[in-house]
Amino acid sequence: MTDHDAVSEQDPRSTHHQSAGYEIVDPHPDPDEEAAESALRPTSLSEFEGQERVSDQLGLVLEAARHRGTVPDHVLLSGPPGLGKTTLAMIIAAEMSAPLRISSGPAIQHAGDLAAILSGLTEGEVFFLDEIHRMSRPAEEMLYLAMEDFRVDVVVGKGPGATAIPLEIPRFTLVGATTRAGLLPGPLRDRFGFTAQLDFYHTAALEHIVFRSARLLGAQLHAEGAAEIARRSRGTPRIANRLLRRVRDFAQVRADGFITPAVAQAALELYEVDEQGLDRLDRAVLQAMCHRFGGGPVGLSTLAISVGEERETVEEVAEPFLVREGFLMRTQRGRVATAAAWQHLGLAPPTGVQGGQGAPDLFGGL
Ligand SMILES: Nc1ncnc2c1ncn2[C@@H]1O[C@H](COP(=O)(O)OP(=O)(O)OP(=O)(O)O)[C@@H](O)[C@H]1O
Repeated sequence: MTDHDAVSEQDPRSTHHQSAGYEIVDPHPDPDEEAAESALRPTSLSEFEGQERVSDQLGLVLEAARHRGTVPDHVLLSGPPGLGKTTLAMIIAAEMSAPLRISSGPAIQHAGDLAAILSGLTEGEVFFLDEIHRMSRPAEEMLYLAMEDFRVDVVVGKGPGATAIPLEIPRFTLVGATTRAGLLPGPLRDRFGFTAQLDFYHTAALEHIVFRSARLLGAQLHAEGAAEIARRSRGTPRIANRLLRRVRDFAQVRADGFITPAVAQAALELYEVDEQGLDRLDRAVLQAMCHRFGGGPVGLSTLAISVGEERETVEEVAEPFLVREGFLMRTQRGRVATAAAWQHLGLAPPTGVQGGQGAPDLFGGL
């Protein structure tokens, strides 16, 4: 990054998911690995792998703004954790040679918190607001005006004598990030000029990411070793980089430093990540479903207790992946193991059990 100055208001990452211990395939950030992560972040759109459509469209928005000498439209990025939303916000600032300010929805509980940040911005600054769906309602209303008119109304006094004093703020670009686009109120969504939904990455893009990271880490990596890591990364760059770092440890301590397919396999076996990217928790969920509950339906809380994990960890870490890979279905009556789940555990599915790879999620809200 060039003349790029990132100011963090408060650590925007929520860590409640880590409460039950270190999960190597948890897509949420681990606060201890922030330094390792930031060393691997691409700093320009040309280095940003995958998400070609988003990258192309965003590139155009930024180039047009540069041509016109204006600040780019506000950008909303949505998608699961670890897919590159923070990275893209940093890239937008770098590509515009603009400073970057970082904050998060949970850190902005009062409109005054937001007014303080907005009035301190400089012309053209990029303001990255992570977890934007968790901002308080009064702050959200202040943000509408700021996004549209580059103005905030500061309320002075209380009760009937209170007056709103309009305060001009510099033109800025808001980059909002959310894992739950559906939770954003329509009026807020409508104020973004560019909205992008990030998808899980294909294995080929993850292989490129693993290669690039290996180069930056100075790790020697065989092409098949990269493929092995990419295949088990759940479509998520954060997990790909984390697995790479663990495999590199293994290669240095238990082998000659070179990450061959055999070294990658042995390391991932040690960390209990199987060929399809399932880890200890994923398998515990499937085992509980099939061994204890006859394949379901079973409620989320019961399932969480039976694997000794927090409900949130099962719901936000294990379940989205198991549903996406067709091992689990969410139905109105509870979670149900598919035929693929039984087969993955080496068991014959009971008669009548359906589903497998690509099985539908029948009840997303459960
Ligand atoms: N397209 C990409 N190319 C290369 N590396 C990437 C890409 N996307 C993400 N990464 C890497 O993955 C890690 C996680 O990315 P990032 O922090 O941007 O995710 P995020 O979507 O903001 O996650 P969260 O919502 O949890 O904050 C970073 O270390 C980054 O280097």
